[in-house]
Amino acid sequence: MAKTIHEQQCLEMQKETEGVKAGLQARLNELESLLNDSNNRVKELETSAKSKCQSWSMKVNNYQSFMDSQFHAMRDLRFTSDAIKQELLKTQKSYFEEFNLLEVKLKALADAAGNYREVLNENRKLFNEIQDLRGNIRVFCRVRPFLPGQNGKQTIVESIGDNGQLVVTNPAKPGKEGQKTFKFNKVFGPAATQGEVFADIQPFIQSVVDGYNVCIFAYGQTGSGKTYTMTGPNDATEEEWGVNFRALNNLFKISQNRRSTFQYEVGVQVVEIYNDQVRDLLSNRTGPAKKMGVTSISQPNGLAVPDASMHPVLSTTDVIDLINLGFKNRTVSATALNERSSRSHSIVTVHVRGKDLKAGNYIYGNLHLVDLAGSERVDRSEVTGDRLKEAQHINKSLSSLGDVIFALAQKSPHVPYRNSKLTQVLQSSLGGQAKTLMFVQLNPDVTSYSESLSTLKFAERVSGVELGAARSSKEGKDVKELMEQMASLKDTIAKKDEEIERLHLLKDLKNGYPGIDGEQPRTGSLSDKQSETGSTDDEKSEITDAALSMGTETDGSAEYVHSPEGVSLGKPKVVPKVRVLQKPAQATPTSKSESPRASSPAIKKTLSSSSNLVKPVVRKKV
Ligand SMILES: Nc1ncnc2c1ncn2[C@@H]1O[C@H](COP(=O)(O)OP(=O)(O)OP(=O)(O)O)[C@@H](O)[C@H]1O
Repeated sequence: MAKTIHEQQCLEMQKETEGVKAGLQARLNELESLLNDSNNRVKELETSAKSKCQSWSMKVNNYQSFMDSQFHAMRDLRFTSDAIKQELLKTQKSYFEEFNLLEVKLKALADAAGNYREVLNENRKLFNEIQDLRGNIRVFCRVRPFLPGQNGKQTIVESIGDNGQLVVTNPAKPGKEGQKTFKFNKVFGPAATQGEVFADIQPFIQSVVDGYNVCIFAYGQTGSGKTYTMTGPNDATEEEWGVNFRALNNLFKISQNRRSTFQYEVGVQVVEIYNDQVRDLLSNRTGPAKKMGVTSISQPNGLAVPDASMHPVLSTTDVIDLINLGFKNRTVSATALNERSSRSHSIVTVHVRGKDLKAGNYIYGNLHLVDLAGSERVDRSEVTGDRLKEAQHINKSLSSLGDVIFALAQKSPHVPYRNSKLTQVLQSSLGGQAKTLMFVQLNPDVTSYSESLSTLKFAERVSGVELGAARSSKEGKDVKELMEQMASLKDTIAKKDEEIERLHLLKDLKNGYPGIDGEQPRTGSLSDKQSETGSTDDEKSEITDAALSMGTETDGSAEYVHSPEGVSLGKPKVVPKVRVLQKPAQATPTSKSESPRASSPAIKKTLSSSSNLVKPVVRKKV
């Protein structure tokens, strides 16, 4: 029993042992596989550590070589920097040496520049003196650019030289054969700015302040840029200002600079001449424009159009306002009269009176800025009525301007200022006492070639004219007083003259002489004959003045002859319209024109009307 129990126990123990043994064997197997895994992992780690180690050592090598190269570079840089430092020191030294040398040279150069400026000023002064002595009219030509929308147009301008040379080509004759060369004082191309143009005329403005009379006028066909040059475009910016605004701006600047020595007063008149009638563009009057008389000016401060309103101006803004007002008045008329602007002459006259604060002298200067009517010759067969009248007036006034200029050129004893209102108004600024500048405006379009050519020919003739030395109107107190006395005496004489003429006229009318009622005249009195020829009072006074003062009448409507009795009677003769030049003074030694008093037109007029020594015979115009 015990044995069985023992055997059972042994069997159980054996079973248990076998179970433990199997468990241990499983555990052993497990541990073996773990060991294997670990071994594998160790191997892997060893491999990766090896490769990492290799890469790190490679990197270390790279860094090492990089460090080495940087070190070398640094060493090189240090060498270079040392070399540069050395070089810099060397350069600095030589720079200082050269700087000192330059200072010495610069000083010498500054001295030379001072001398050069002096020489330049001297040259300019001499040039001006020569110009003043020659007094010739200066002519500037300005070619306007093609207007927007006129791209691709063909130009007649072949070349513009710096020396004032202009070559134009006849579009009908291409090549050298069709080229014509003109020479002016200066030619401004289409790209010239308003500022560049004014820079060349600034000395003229200086002259006005110095007591000279100056006339600047723009001549050219309609649309050639006269208004642009003289005034600028509508609503012009300061950059686009034309000669008018720039001139006055400059004038104010000069007077401001001189305020310690001179006190200046500036007044402006703006008039328009349309159909040979002068109209005040700054008048406050409403209604029909008043017809303005023009006086021949003999005193320095005399006004050519005394009835036109005079506006004192203190600044450029005043001037802009006035000129704009004038243009507005002109524009109002333009609408009514169908673009009248291009058919009337507009004249801005600037009167300058400067008082020398030390000496008490006065200086008077006038500046006429004239925008002439378009110069194109209208074919008379194509226009009628008002247009024909306008064209005739423009042609007459422009040809009168030409006549005056050429009479001055030929030093003719008589200059026909009185042939048109234009030349009468400009009288004080055309001639020996004045400086004159003409802008010839050119339209570059080939379609305007023939007009442009005649404009250029006229301008070329004008540019050759020498007017004689211009004179300043500086005067002492005594001279000024005498001039004023003389002016008032002349005024009195002129008034008396008018009275006498009026009385003559009245007497003639009373005697039943015609003119107004259209009857034929029976005797040869001046008033009769003018009534007959349809002359107005104005024309009468012009004829009498011009003929008696200078002994010349260029109008052809009246001729003055002398009989031994001093009176020429006889019927009006019908003769072709010719220019008649007769000098009463030469015709008879007893002529009143020999009297010293007769040098004044007004005095002569008095003599003629009171003594009847010289009487006109009127020829009918054909
Ligand atoms: N130098 C210029 N630069 C730019 N535009 C210009 C220039 N000259 C003229 N013009 C332009 O050409 C046109 C005609 O010019 P403008 O009216 O001055 O001619 P004009 O000769 O005065 O004509 P009119 O006889 O009809 O008064 C205008 O539109 C003007 O702005």
